[in-house]
Amino acid sequence: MSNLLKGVNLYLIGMMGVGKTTVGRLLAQQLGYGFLDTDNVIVKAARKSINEIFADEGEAAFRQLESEILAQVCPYTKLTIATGGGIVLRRENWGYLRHGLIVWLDAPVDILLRRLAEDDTRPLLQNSHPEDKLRSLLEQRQSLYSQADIHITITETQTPEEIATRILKVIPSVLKNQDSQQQN
Ligand SMILES: Nc1ncnc2c1ncn2[C@@H]1O[C@H](COP(=O)(O)OP(=O)(O)O)[C@@H](O)[C@H]1O
Ligand SMILES: O=C(O)C1=C[C@@H](OP(=O)(O)O)[C@@H](O)[C@H](O)C1
Ligand SMILES: [Mg+2]
Repeated sequence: MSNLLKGVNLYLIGMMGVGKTTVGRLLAQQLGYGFLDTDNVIVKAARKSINEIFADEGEAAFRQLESEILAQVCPYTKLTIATGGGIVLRRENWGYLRHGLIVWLDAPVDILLRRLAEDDTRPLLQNSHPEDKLRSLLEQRQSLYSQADIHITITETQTPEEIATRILKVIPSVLKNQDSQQQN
């Protein structure tokens, strides 16, 4: 499979809690790729948590850091990159994402809510109506996520390993389509 990909990066996009970080790490292992998580890179560079960055500098500053990280990793190859859920919001980010294959992990809000119920590391959900917030974010972002090359619908019981295997299975057909489009 990594031969087929020829080093092309994989970018995982989708709502927070869907499993981008978890599945991305597994995919990288299976492909013999490096793994990066844009949130982790930001936390290391800023020496602050995502919550602290949002609180001290605001969401706009976080989005700026996110774009800068994406620009910096984009020239490298053989990477699986788990992005933050809001990476799709900035038009300039798509120019970077399009260098690789973009995989949308898509789960209904009730699954996301259950997975994030005990989690206090997502600043956008630190309010009394996380369900409403997730629904409005999904509504705002759905048409952007749908621009991905690969759409994977997540169900409650599928393990991260099973999801990684599903992604690896569909990659060849997407690459074939892209090759034939380039020839036309
Ligand atoms: N397929 C899965 N089944 C059950 N729990 C999962 C699955 N994928 C991720 N999780 C859990 O859901 C939470 C959010 O996962 P994470 O990978 O951080 O998502 P994201 O990076 O998309 O926000 C974590 O607690 C993780 O262990
Ligand atoms: O959806 C979002 O706007 C965000 C998602 C988070 O990453 P995950 O999608 O990995 O949770 C993180 O980047 C930040 O809290 C903002
Ligand atoms: Mg993540």
